[in-house]
Amino acid sequence: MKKLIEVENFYMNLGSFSLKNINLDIYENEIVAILGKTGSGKTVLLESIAGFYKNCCGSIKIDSKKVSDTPIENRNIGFVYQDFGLFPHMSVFDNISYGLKMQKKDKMFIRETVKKISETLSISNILHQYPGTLSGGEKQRTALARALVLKPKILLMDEPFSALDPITKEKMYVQIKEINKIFRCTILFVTHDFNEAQIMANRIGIMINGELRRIRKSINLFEKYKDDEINKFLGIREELYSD
Ligand SMILES: Nc1ncnc2c1ncn2[C@@H]1O[C@H](COP(=O)(O)OP(=O)(O)OP(=O)(O)O)[C@@H](O)[C@H]1O
Repeated sequence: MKKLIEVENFYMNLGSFSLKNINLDIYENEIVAILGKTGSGKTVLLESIAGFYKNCCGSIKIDSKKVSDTPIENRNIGFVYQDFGLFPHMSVFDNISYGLKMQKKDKMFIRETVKKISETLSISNILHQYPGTLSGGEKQRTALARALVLKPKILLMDEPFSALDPITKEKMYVQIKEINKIFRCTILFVTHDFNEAQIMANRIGIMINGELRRIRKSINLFEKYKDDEINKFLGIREELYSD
């Protein structure tokens, strides 16, 4: 399997918080989840991979190329924010087509591309609406369409399901897995939900205080760790790990 994202000895300082010695390899077409307490640095890790910060050291490679000097827009990454980050003054169509317009694609190409992606994500009927009038699930599918329309190799998602009701969540789990296959898109996402991480991800990383302490296959998530902080975080009972 080919490594698509390689993070090596990566440090990033934000003053009172820092990411410390992050090492993470993500393989092509994988889905990887990051779990961790609030404030442990999950979002900052995603943002670092996306290229939001300059004050870092260590190495991040995408497709075997170092990206420290590659601007966000050239990293081939789509980012879906926790609150979806839609432009409120733009229709769903304009939100989705925004990146293509920035790339100066012609109108016909934009129309066709938006049409196709909206059909895939079942939002063809809301293209004229504005974000303020959408349900949570529609907002999320619009945010996904806006990211996917640029055909990113990598999709980073920050707590993508947290604003959705349980039924919509289940539907979106299926849809994201389909996106992973149809678009051959490698996915790294952050969640607080252990069950969701296990349902969605091939592997799960655990962040504690700015460190990515372990990354494991999802099926092995609840097997005891040598790291007591992880055992506590996952609720693995003490008698199982106090050896
Ligand atoms: N731009 C910034 N400047 C300074 N500190 C920041 C910045 N962004 C995040 N932080 C701090 O970094 C720490 C980690 O934040 P981050 O958002 O990555 O946590 P998280 O694990 O995603 O938390 P949550 O689960 O609550 O979303 C926090 O203490 C936060 O205040």
